[in-house]
Amino acid sequence: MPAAQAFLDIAGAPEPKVRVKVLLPLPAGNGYDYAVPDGMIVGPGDFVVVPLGPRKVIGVAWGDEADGSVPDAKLKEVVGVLDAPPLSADVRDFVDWVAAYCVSPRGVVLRLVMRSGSALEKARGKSAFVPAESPPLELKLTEKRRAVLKAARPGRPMTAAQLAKRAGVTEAVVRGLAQAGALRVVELDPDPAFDPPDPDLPGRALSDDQAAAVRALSQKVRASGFSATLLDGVTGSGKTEVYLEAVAEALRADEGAQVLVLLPEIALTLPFLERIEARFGAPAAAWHSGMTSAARRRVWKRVADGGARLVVGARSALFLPYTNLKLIVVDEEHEAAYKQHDGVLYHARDMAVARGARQGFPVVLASATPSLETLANVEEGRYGRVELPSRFGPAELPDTQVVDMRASPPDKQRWLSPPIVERTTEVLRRGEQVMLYLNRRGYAPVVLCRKCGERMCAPDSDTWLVEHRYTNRLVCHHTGFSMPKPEACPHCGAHDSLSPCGPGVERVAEEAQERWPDARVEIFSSDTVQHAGAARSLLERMTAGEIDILVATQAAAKGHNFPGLTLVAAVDADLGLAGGDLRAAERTYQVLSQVSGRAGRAEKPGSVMLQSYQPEHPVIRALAGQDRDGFLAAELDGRRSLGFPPYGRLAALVLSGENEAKLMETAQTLVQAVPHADGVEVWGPAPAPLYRLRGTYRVRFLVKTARRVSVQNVLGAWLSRVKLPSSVRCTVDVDPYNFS
Ligand SMILES: Nc1ncnc2c1ncn2[C@@H]1O[C@H](COP(=O)(O)OP(=O)(O)OP(=O)(O)O)[C@@H](O)[C@H]1O
Ligand SMILES: [Zn+2]
Repeated sequence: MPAAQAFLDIAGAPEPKVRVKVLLPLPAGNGYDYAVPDGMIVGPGDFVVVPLGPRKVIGVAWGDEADGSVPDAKLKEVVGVLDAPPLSADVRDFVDWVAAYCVSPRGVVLRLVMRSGSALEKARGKSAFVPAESPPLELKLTEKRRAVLKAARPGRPMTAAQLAKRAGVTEAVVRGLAQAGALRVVELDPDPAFDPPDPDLPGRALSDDQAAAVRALSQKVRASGFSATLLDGVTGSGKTEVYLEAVAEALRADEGAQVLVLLPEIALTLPFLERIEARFGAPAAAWHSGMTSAARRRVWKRVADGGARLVVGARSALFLPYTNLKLIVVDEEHEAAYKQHDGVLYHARDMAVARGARQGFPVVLASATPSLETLANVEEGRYGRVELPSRFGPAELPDTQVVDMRASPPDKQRWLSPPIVERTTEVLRRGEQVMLYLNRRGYAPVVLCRKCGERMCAPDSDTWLVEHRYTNRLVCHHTGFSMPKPEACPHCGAHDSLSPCGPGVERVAEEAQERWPDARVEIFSSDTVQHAGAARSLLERMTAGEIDILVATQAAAKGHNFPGLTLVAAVDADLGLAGGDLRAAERTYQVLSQVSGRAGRAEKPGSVMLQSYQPEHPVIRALAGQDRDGFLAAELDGRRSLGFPPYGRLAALVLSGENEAKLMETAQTLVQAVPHADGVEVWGPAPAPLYRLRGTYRVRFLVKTARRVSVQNVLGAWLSRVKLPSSVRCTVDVDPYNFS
């Protein structure tokens, strides 16, 4: 004991308390000091229960030094340590990093990690039954009881329901036998570990290109240490086949290795999970927003204790508590769905790469239409590139034809042009399938009054209402507001005057059914396919050829293999080109190539038709000429000359509030405090395109900096100079994707 301390002790002063910094999954604060009571041991990463005001909350003992700002006398004590594996240093480091990058409080990022709150509670398993080792000597045996005893198996516990079903009796009979002592009750593990994937099951025979790509990726995996590699392959080239071999290599290299495969959307997961199971002989741990809380709890727990080695999930799977993550694959890396749009506004692809870089493991990004960000990284040598230049097997890429809608317009109140009608008729006659693609849900995007011209809007918002015929309602796609379609115009009172303008998928399906009355027409959109089961059944029918015409939004654009699909027609290829969005052209190009990529994936050749009013637009021209690289190079040049991402950094700062005057005043205060520095430009405030949403007004600033400048530091300095009133909310979006 140091001398000074000894002296204090003699003087009777209390020993300083042992402190720990605890981070709570809450927006406020950066972590608080707590006292560790005598006899309790709290290690870094331990989940602890601590008091917060009148409540008790679960937090994590963070590695930081306690800050000592609260005097001992006021320090509250840790209540207890949970019996769960500690959060690894890697995950804690990742939380810190994401928070700093996204200019977000650390607690909010920790909340992403702790989203499956129930995983930390003691779960009770279901009761199950096995034959008793020493059954009672005097047991009244009925026919039914005999059946149950015959069905029961030692070493294979079954629930009352399972056992009753096998024996063809009611559960009461099973329980009666347990009561009588002829069956023994055991508790099932509520969260069983996942069967380990077997990387050594034989994969498919690979083409030469595929085998070369597998060798290149496997080498990165074996090299251990960070690398980022773009797996750049045309649609249908077998990228999935290839990266699954890289996954196998990572699993093989380390018995405890965990691998994460990120997918942009849940609609993709079901067929994908079957593919995984076929390859590795065991299902992967799936993670997405549509899961039950029990399924969530199981995955979370098993990821935390290493009992889940292969995770397939949506973007939030990045925040599971891995203990030994060794590889991340980001499939369809260009997808905008990787960007989170509330809470912490992170981009899962970028965070995946950051995680690999910080923790020293490889990351594979797969796409047929890579993002400009990734391409720039490849060009500058930071990322590697592995290519698959052609489709697998005999399949060829579809040929693409642009229909100039000025020359071949559709009939009035119709949306399909004569060339598309003609080709569809031929294709259907051959017994093949057609996809009509239009990225617009509902029946009509706009509803107008024919008498007074009133356009139906959502109350308190600057958004138009979309007509849905399925439900016969008018729906706001931004706020979810909906109302029955009124009989009379709310503005002028005219009856039956509200008419739909323009097509949505429901209207195109209506036209298709009228034109081809014998065809089986179905709609694939988030309205018709609201849960994974519905998506699965629709995809299965399409694959089996039980649908002739699929009218689809973007939900069906990616990842699917429909062997009978030979014609893909984009009803409005120009949609998405309008609007001043930085990424409008890039995104339109990507989604149309993905949709086109659904055609002709098996033996029969496919074709693509794009209806366009501006066939000379660079995006449409690039699609028609299949000149992806030319288009992307031109886009990159454009971004470079303007200093936009990936050649500069961008962040949005959105102010919102219900009090418009206060909001404007705050915006002006921010203007006064705008940082002036070399390489920093600030634009705004400008009203957000949806200025009024649910009664809330929104204005935005855009901050653009040179690449060498940290946009986070600029934002931090700026915001620290201004005190925001409590009625105004401020959201920071680093690398914004959504400009609405
Ligand atoms: N080596 C192989 N042996 C057998 N079938 C293969 C092989 N490679 C690919 N395929 C088949 O070709 C089709 C396309 O493969 P896959 O889905 O992996 O391509 P992809 O490049 O991921 O496509 P997309 O980018 O369009 O989603 C699938 O039906 C797949 O089963
Ligand atoms: Zn009217």
